[in-house]
Amino acid sequence: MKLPTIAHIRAYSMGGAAAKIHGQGGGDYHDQGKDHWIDNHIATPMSKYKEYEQSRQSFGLNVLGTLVVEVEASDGTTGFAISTAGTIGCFIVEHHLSRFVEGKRVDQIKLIHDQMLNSTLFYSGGGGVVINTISAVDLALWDLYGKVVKLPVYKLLGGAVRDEIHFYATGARPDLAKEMGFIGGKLPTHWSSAFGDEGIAKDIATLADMRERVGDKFWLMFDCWMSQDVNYATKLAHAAAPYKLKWMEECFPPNQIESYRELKKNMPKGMLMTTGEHTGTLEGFKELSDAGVDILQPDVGWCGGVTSLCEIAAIAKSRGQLVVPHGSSVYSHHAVITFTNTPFSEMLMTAPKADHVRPQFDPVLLDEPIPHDGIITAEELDKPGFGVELNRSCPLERPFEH
Ligand SMILES: C[C@H](O)[C@H](O)[C@@H](O)[C@@H](O)C(=O)O
Ligand SMILES: [Mg+2]
Repeated sequence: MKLPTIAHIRAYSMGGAAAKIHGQGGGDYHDQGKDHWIDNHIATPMSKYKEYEQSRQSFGLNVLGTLVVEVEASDGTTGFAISTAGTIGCFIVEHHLSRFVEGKRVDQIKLIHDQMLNSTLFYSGGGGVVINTISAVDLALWDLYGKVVKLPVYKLLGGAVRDEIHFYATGARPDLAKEMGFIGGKLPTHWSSAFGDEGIAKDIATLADMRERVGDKFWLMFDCWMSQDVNYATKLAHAAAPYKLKWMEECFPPNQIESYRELKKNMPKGMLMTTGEHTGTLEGFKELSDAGVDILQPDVGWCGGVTSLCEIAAIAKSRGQLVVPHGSSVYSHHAVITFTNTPFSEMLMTAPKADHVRPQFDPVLLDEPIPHDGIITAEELDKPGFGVELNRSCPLERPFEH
């Protein structure tokens, strides 16, 4: 089969600080409207400042906005993907990464990926918005390749190792998640180390209440969003053990490897330590794995795309660790269904009250599959590429052209 080349790459943004419309969600799923559980006094490294304690949007969690990358092949087929990078991402795609993409054959994804990573090392700092942008390009390329050869991405990656993906839900209402068929519920912590023992008591009270509502067997986890120090995390973990907390997630910032190593030593037996959603390099994941993280949680839209995610999964596998990506919808589903070390996956509840399942990247993707009774089947993924289309009725802007 003679494969086409990539003729054009284009980058669009939606929302973020540079836009007029906010609260839409999309690739920047933290950019939700008012009264959303995801912005209601969640513990962060900024919680120690009174003025930034209540809302993550107040310190700029939603400044970036959605980045949409579209790639068009010489035969007219198009592929696309989204991430969190907005206008900055558009600049990087149009003025820098485009040179590595246009003119290559649609199957030359690994070569493009390597060139993107190495050519941006001098300003990527090994992660952050540059890697989010590279991820979106990588994902768009996989989508295009799948659409050209008319195969779902998971088949290009070697095929499914299971028929279904089972999900846990992240949100404020694990009790409702249980009724919706999920296998567990991950609660954000609302108090950080800045609040000491009082903070621990308050988060434990919420956990105890949820345990009472969901019964003994349903999984409950804490997502601590980089808001703790080792002593606080250790105390919280021990206080949570009687309520059968399954794991403590992202207690520290991504590069505090020694803190993770220390916490692992201090944790109650059987409780898991997880992290990874804000790590953007292979080396970073290797260090987390070395530190004894039980579940690596890369975000496929922030870690270098599917190409990097497969490499990270291999690092975890070499140690008998799991890789359970940070919720990222189809971009994650097509990869994890091919991984032997991903027995379950995350669904991030983007409904304001976490009381029903709303597609994670709503409204930017059309046909975005959602779990029913906590499950998405391989069959549901059986469409070319990632199986979704771009919702062109969204207010997309193309700020730069090349
Ligand atoms: C709920 C958390 O604070 C974050 O909003 C979420 O993105 C995350 O960390 C997760 O693991 O889903
Ligand atoms: Mg998390």
